[in-house]
Amino acid sequence: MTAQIIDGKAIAEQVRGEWKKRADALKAQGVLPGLAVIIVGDNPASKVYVRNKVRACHDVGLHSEVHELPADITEAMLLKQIQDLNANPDIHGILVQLPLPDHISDDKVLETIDVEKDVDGFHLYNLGALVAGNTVFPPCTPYGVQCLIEHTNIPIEGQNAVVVGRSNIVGKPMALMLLHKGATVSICTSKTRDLAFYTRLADILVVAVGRPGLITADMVKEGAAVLDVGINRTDEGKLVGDVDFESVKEKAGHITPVPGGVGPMTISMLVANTVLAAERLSGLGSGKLQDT
Ligand SMILES: NC(=O)C1=CN([C@@H]2O[C@H](COP(=O)(O)OP(=O)(O)OC[C@H]3O[C@@H](n4cnc5c(N)ncnc54)[C@H](OP(=O)(O)O)[C@@H]3O)[C@@H](O)[C@H]2O)C=CC1
Ligand SMILES: Nc1nc(=O)c2c([nH]1)NC[C@@H]1CN(c3ccc(C(=O)N[C@@H](CCC(=O)O)C(=O)O)cc3)C=[N+]21
Repeated sequence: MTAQIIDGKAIAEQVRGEWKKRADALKAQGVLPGLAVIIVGDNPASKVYVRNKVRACHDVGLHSEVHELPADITEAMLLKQIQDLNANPDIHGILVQLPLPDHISDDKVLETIDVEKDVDGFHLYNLGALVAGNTVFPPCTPYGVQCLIEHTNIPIEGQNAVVVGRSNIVGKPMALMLLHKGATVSICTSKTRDLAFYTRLADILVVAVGRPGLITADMVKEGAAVLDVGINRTDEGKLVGDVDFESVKEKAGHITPVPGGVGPMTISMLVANTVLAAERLSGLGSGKLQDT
């Protein structure tokens, strides 16, 4: 079997177009949705992602601003910057790019962001809402994966889903979203004794680890949907995922490429959450993810 390649870039553009309509409706009523991105230090990969985020906001006609802060900024000064953005009526979404330098507590930073402006969905309140099944701002990457699955008409209910990776930003929320959609979910980690045993059970396999070539064809069930979240740069400067794309595409039913798979969807979901935040804060529009 040769897999259908899921065109994340095209689906991400389509999703962006739908949210542009909602942004335009807000703008017609005098509300310009605004996103503030804070980036601490100069990690080159983070800069690329932030640039992509700003470009996407621009494409949809949103306001965006980037606050570049030095790596040695104190935690107190960073928190003050977030509080100022919390109080700024022109800003509806706040995103602090991770990872942060070691002397700054991720938890403290994420808890300082106003829950109503938490477009990453990383605040404990929003994570709690996700656990309870009434999400306000779904974390962008796993929500992007869910949308790719749904756009491709891959069934979730009753299917075996396996998520490799248990981070708070990808693996854990991904597993919860699939659980809410009725999948039977397993979560694998670096401690899993026989990773291939689990991955071979998967009708839907989501991989978010950060290790190139981790998933090979022998670990994949014939016809499975394989969603590769991993982003790794090889020594030659090439961008690759966690899945051995060339071999796995001969066995899977569907597969996402890297680049051009999950990454562009993450960015579209950030646009979506920013428009959603602007709707909620202004009391205009539906304020709901799905407004149909
Ligand atoms: N496309 C996109 O939009 C995004 C891509 N990414 C990419 O996704 C990848 C994962 O990111 P993130 O979740 O933040 O990473 P983390 O480093 O926070 O988590 C990695 C997870 O992988 C697990 N793991 C490590 N080695 C293995 C192994 N051999 N077998 C099974 N599990 C293993 C770890 O297990 P344990 O907990 O036991 O240590 C951990 O749970 C990265 O490549 C990142 O760049 C991230 C965010 C967005
Ligand atoms: N607070 C926070 N929120 C995040 O959402 C967040 C974060 N921190 N830290 C880092 C990760 C990583 N991440 C990506 C976003 C876009 C691409 C992306 O656009 N990828 C393109 C290619 C990009 C390239 O050329 O390097 C693609 O896969 O096609 C990738 C990765 C968001 N993250």
